[in-house]
Amino acid sequence: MTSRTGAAVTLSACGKTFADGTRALAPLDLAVAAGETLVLLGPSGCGKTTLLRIIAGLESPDAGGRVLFDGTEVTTLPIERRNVGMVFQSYALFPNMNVLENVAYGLRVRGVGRAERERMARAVLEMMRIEALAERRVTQLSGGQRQRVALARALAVRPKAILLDEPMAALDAALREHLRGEIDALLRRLSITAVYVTHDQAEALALGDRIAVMREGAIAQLGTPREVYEQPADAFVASFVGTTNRIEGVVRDGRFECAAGVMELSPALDAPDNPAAALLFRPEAASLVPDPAAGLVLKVEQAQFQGARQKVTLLSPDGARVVVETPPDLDLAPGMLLGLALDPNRFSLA
Ligand SMILES: Nc1ncnc2c1ncn2[C@@H]1O[C@H](COP(=O)(O)OP(=O)(O)OP(=O)(O)O)[C@@H](O)[C@H]1O
Repeated sequence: MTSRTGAAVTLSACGKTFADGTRALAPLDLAVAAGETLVLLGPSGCGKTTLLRIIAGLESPDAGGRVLFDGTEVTTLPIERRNVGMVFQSYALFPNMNVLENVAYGLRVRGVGRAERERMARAVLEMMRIEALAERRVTQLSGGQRQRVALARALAVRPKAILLDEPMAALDAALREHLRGEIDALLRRLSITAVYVTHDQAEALALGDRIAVMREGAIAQLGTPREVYEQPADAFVASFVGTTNRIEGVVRDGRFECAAGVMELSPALDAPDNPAAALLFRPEAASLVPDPAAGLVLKVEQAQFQGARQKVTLLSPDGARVVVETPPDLDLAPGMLLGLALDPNRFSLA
């Protein structure tokens, strides 16, 4: 199979209020570049699936909303005329057909002759390294194999875009991680436009060229994984993407004071006095100092060795929990007191 490029997908003022009055999406604009993988990430009910269905043509946007593929309006075209491939959480394969027939199905519907559709379906199976499964019934496949077949079926019709709705939600964690790498490599190799819905932030960070973090029917932030992680637009994005530690306290005379102690703030920060401040930082932005004499002192609750690093959960005297990721060389035990040293460029005050 030769490589190909997908279509640019543009949404303009696409909102959705369902017949029962539920407002799933506020009118929004979104441009997915040709060949790009855009991940829609957000909590349950935030409108991810609705947005995907509008792109697919399974749902129409409210009046005024427009969908364009490569600049051509497709707003009123039904799904079968948009040439998109879809992959869902449930495999939706035909149990009465074997793998090859499943993958060739979309080609059959499009009137491609038997020999040609078999050749094309086999080429996709080969590309995904599952050609050995061609004659198997789908009921004889594992979950991971079924999901590969579902992906092969979506790709076989050479779609302009592939739309994936939590395709790995039903798989176990190890398989998900493995398949994630495969899907990533495949989408890149094909330069196909992909929109991928998930509520799994690790999946989003690994797969997306860009991530749209959604909240209550709107896009809270749109950016590269690095932008969204390192410069979250607000506290919601920060807490939804990655772990964010939060220590409550006060800022007084250029110092942050809390139940765990006192931290000097750099004069460059010019932090104003604040009676209800919070210190926010990522687990990897702090290091742990044995035998603390001053500063912020926390008690080890749990240290989890993870090979290349360890994940340490610490308790502040007021009960707040803090997670720190450090190199594995510190020998830690529950109950130990440690100092918390923050990288001056990698924390913020709220
Ligand atoms: N056909 C419908 N009629 C009425 N409300 C609907 C319909 N479909 C979805 N909704 C509502 O619209 C909102 C957004 O739903 P949507 O399925 O897009 O969310 P989601 O982010 O994909 O959630 P999840 O991760 O749980 O799948 C929800 O409040 C949902 O209940």
